[in-house]
Amino acid sequence: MKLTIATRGSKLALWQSEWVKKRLENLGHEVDLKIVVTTGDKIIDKPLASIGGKGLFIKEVEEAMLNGEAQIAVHSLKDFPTEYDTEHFTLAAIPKREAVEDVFLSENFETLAELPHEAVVGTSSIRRAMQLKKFRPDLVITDLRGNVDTRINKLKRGEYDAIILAYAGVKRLGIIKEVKYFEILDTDIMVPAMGQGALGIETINDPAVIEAVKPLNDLRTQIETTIERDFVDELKLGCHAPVGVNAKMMIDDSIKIKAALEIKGEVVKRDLVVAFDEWQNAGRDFAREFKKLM
Ligand SMILES: NCc1[nH]cc(CCC(=O)O)c1CC(=O)O
Repeated sequence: MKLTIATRGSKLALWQSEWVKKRLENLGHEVDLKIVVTTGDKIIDKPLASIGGKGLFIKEVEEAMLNGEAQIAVHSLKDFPTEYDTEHFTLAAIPKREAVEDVFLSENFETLAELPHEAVVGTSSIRRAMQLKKFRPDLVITDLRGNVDTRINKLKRGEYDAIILAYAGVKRLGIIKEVKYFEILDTDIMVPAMGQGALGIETINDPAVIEAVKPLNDLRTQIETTIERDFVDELKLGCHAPVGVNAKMMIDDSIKIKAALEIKGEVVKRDLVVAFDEWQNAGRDFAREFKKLM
């Protein structure tokens, strides 16, 4: 069928939408992209958390779908709110996850542990800042906004001793080679954001469109990210809260869940292993354990 994907114009968003376009074309569909500018793209001088509001990168994209200009939107799943307009839209497919970890990037220092005292580290994420402070209380953590390529340019201009980004985005854009040193941060040190590394394919509530994108779904990724999204949703802290959560299906089919969040000024980090057949309640049950500490 004929399909149009509404997409933001950033390099990463375009890469992701092109990736989905190709896969839909391989399934025999005819696919166009429609570029949409979002509020999140327009406001680039303020920390995201200060602008607040849900789905800063979502609203205009959904409007394009409501107007009939597109039927599909491709999101970084971690930017897609747990609560969305289900009357008009469906999160119809979650393709296989790319690297889930965060990555340390630096022009001068090989690893996070080797950064000198009071080194300046750029990150726009309070989740990363919270965990960095715990690991290295001596570091000077400063805000870093902009698209992935903008952030890399700021690092290269020497504005920071190091920056932390999602490994998936850097990998997708093939820009890891532009930076001298990189270190993939173990998820025990830096618990990723819900849905990190995965895409979310949102469609209008049209059964034919939903059917068209369904083959792109990866069941394992869907289960892992659903646990992560349930965890965050149950906490009711909003999508910019400092919460790290990661679920991983293990070789024996058990699921290992890690989470980190700030409670009463302390970073609380816990692990949980659940049997596969308990996955549907796992995220919410785990969140309730943290709620007891709040
Ligand atoms: N918040 C912005 C954002 N949304 C998705 C990614 C990267 C790709 C991903 O996690 O899927 C990024 C950049 C970053 O955090 O470094």
